[in-house]
Amino acid sequence: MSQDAIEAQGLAAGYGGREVLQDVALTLKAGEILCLIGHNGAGKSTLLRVLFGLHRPSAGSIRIFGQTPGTYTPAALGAVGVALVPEGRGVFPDLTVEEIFGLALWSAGVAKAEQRERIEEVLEVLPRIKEFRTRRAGTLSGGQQQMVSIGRALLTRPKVLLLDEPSIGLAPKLFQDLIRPIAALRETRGMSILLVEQNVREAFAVSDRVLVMRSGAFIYEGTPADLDDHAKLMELF
Ligand SMILES: Nc1ncnc2c1ncn2[C@@H]1O[C@H](COP(=O)(O)OP(=O)(O)OP(=O)(O)O)[C@@H](O)[C@H]1O
Repeated sequence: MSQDAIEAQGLAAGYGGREVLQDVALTLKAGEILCLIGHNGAGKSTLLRVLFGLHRPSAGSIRIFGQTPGTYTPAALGAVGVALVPEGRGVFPDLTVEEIFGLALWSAGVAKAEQRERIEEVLEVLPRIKEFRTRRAGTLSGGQQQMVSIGRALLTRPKVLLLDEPSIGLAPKLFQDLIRPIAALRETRGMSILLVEQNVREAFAVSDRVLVMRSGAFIYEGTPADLDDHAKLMELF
C-alpha cells in the first residue's frame, strides 16, 4: 500500500466543457514540501480544488495515504487529515479571530474540552495571533488575515496542507515569517505540504521539490537548486 500523502493519476478537469487540467499525475510524498509554480491561469488553483474535493475531475484517480475516500468531498478529506487554505484568505470579516477559530472547531466536530488545547497548539506555531485574537478579522492587515486563515486550517491537525498562494499581498519578509514556522511542521509533525506560490525565492527556500505547470500540465520537475539558474526558471515560467 502506498504511503504517499497524495497520489493522483490521469486527472482532467475543466469548467463548462473547457478543459483546464490534462492528464495530470502528482505525488506528494509523506513529509514532503512540494512547491507548484506556473503562470496565472495555468490551473494551479483548479488542481488544489480538485485535490480537496471542491471541483469534480472529469477523469483520473486520487489516493490519500494509499486510500480513496468513499465520498470525495471536503468533509471526507478533512476527516482523513487534508486541509486547504484557499487563495484570498476567506476569513469572515465581522467575526473575531477567536470566533473564527471556534466556528472551525465546531464544524470539525472537536469536543469543547479539547478546543483550548487545539487553539494553544496553533498559537505555539503562530504566536503573533495572540496579539489580535480578540479583534474582528476585517480590521486585520493582510498578513494577519493570512495567519488566521492558516491557523484555522491547523486547528484540525492536518497531515496534508494545501496552501494556495499564501504570499499574495504580503511583503517578502512577512511571508518569510509566516511560511517558515508552517514549513517547520514537516519536521515536528511530519506534515506534508503542497504549496502553490509565485514568491519563488521564499517558497523555494522551504521546499524539497518543485513542479512547474503550464496550460494545465506539468512541464518540469526538479529541486529548488536545479532552478537556481534564473534564466532557466524564466524560460519555464
Ligand atoms: N470557476 C471558474 N469558472 C470558469 N473558469 C474558471 C473558473 N476558475 C478558474 N477558471 C479558469 O481556469 C483556468 C485555470 O485557472 P486557475 O485559477 O486554476 O489557475 P491558476 O494557475 O491558479 O492561476 P492564478 O495564479 O491566477 O490563480 C483559467 O483560465 C481560469 O480563467
